Amino acid sequence: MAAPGVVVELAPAKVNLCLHVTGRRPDGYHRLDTVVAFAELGDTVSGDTVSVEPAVDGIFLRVSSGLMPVGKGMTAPVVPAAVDNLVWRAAALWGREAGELRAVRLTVDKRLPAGAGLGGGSSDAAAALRALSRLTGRPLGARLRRNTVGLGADVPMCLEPRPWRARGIGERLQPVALGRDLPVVLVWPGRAVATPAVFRARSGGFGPAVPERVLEHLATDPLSALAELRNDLTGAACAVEPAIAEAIAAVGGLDGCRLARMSGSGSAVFGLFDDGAAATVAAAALQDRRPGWWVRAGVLRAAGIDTRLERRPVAPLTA
Ligand SMILES: C[C@@](CO)(OP(=O)(O)O)[C@H](O)COP(=O)(O)OP(=O)(O)OC[C@H]1O[C@@H](n2ccc(N)nc2=O)[C@H](O)[C@@H]1O
Ligand SMILES: Nc1ncnc2c1ncn2[C@@H]1O[C@H](COP(=O)(O)OP(=O)(O)O)[C@@H](O)[C@H]1O
Repeated sequence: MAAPGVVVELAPAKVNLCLHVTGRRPDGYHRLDTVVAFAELGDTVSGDTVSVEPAVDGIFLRVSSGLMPVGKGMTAPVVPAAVDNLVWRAAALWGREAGELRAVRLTVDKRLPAGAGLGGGSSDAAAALRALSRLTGRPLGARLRRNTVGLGADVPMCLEPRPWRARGIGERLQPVALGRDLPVVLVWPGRAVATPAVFRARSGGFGPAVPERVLEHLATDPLSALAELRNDLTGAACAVEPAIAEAIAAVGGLDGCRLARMSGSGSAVFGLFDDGAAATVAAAALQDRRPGWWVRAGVLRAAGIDTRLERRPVAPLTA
């Protein structure tokens, strides 16, 4: 093990800038073509360990949801506290693939709404793996990276939070050049939707992939390029949860908003702005009008996110 200490990783919010449903695999999973970017806000996952003997074998997981929005009328899935938590499952995967874990304590602070299409659980799992890699001094091997798709389709892209085009069910990753940072307002209308329900509610055929011409255009004029793309799950998600349509209309009507769209399978919606100050003002105005919604201003980083939040010494773990 590396020197004892604590590492804190940001688990940034994932935003599907577009999501095209292009087909269906024999196992029922839908083939997607999506461009994602990550916002500089999210959950945090901290990990600590000790090298002093005797160490305690095993994984300790603590989930704090104190920062997650829970308000009157909101519906959000319960974030599992133990073995069903994606952080736990990520640590178990690490144990199988990269070696035994001794006295590792992982703490998740939820700040992102769960089941919102912002990939919080996937981002937490990826952050846990980065934390374990830093704590143990062992790199994330290629096989481990590949196998993270078994935790969730979005986990591979969350390992390195930067703009990606993802195909297949999310595992075929290709870096994308986003011309500049994009100020964003993220809005969750207080109602979660379950991903399987949205795919089930989808009707109609499949759409075309993201044209190469538009991908190239993202590097020069991302907002105009994105206007040519779509989220094919929007209609189905709005049928399951009408509050999403309300949120898209509200975000689209904010001063300075250039594009409003749903992320992933919903229910979160994002608005893109030219200007960070306008995004902050618009977010505050919307939060005032809709106190029951979760509204945040942030930035989608073209260069990706530096997820290392801090590193400081910590007292040894006791049994
Ligand atoms: C839709 C996306 C887009 O980024 O994100 P979210 O909205 O969840 O953040 C992802 O593909 C979410 O992938 P993943 O996290 O693995 O989805 P899960 O919730 O495990 O999937 C639940 C169910 O949804 C359906 N499903 C999911 C993904 C996919 N490409 N095709 C599907 O048909 C399947 O019925 C699956 O059993
Ligand atoms: N660490 C975690 N954070 C959030 N949800 C989790 C976590 N671990 C497991 N889950 C489960 O994963 C599901 C999807 O959560 P999340 O990733 O936040 O949503 P989405 O897939 O819509 O982006 C939730 O129903 C929740 O019960």
